[in-house]
Amino acid sequence: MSDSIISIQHLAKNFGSFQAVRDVNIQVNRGDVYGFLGPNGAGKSTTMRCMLSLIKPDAGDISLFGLPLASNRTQILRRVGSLIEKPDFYKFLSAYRNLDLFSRISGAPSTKKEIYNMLEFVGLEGREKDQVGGFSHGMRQRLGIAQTLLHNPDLIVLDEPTTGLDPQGIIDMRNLILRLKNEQQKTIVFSSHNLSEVEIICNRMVIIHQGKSVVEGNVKELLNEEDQIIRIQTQEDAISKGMSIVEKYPNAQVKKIGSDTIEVTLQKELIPEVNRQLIEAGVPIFSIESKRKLEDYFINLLAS
Ligand SMILES: Nc1ncnc2c1ncn2[C@@H]1O[C@H](COP(=O)(O)OP(=O)(O)OP(=O)(O)O)[C@@H](O)[C@H]1O
Repeated sequence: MSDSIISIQHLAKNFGSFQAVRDVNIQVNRGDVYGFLGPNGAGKSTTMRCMLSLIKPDAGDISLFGLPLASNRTQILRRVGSLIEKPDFYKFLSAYRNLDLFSRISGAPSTKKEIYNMLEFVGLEGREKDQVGGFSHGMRQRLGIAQTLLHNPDLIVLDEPTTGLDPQGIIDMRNLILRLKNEQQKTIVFSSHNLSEVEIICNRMVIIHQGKSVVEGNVKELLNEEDQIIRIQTQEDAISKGMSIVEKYPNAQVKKIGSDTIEVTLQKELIPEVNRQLIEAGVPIFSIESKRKLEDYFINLLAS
């Protein structure tokens, strides 16, 4: 069986004369928790819609489970569960009845036990008979995930599942995504604006910006680059001395970014040594903060 779950090459999608997606390239493998990261309007949802065959791309190749999407749509979509819009439920029906109805309409009725198990899995045990109208946004999102799981898909696609949730709701959703991977061996793709969220739960990611995938790969490798950016805050009158010490290190780049702060790019393993030298030379250090290149890169993207 192929380990490639999603392969997208040179995807493009226009809305009229507007190019929403220009060149997106993605590789998702079995068991990945894969993050689509990007600012508003970057093209994340459009990419997801193309990959779920909700809209037709103008160019590019999309394969899911090793099969071209265009010629295997029905077979592929049977293996996918997605939450793209805000989930819509009958407010006056219970959580159980909503899922029961949905499973009947979709032509593969689930048993009562299966639905109860699903509700328990998403943390809604004890609320099975309650009307959905009284549920919080987080509970509805989790009910939406239960709905996507009813037909036991291999791949789950979630568009911004934590947006609008309170801090506890965000933690619950992140834990649920991790349990889907660890306990149910699902492959999960979700979109987010938040780098630290992607860092916490994803093993692979893509940054999409202005319709293009600009960085793609293993999250740990992308974040742990050899060169690090650190910010050192010292005393105003010690800045020049501090800069001249750091500048002597091979390939170090140093710039002053405030009256008492310098920003240094240098090899990760040299950071403790630089720290020691500065202190020995009498340069007081008020704070030393490590910044990752990817974080900087992403913040700059958001600012542009
Ligand atoms: N049906 C449509 N018609 C016209 N323009 C659209 C349509 N759908 C999306 N767009 C535009 O395409 C661009 C990409 O939108 P998309 O929803 O894919 O971005 P996104 O990265 O998911 O953003 P967000 O994080 O805000 O959801 C945006 O400028 C959006 O306004």
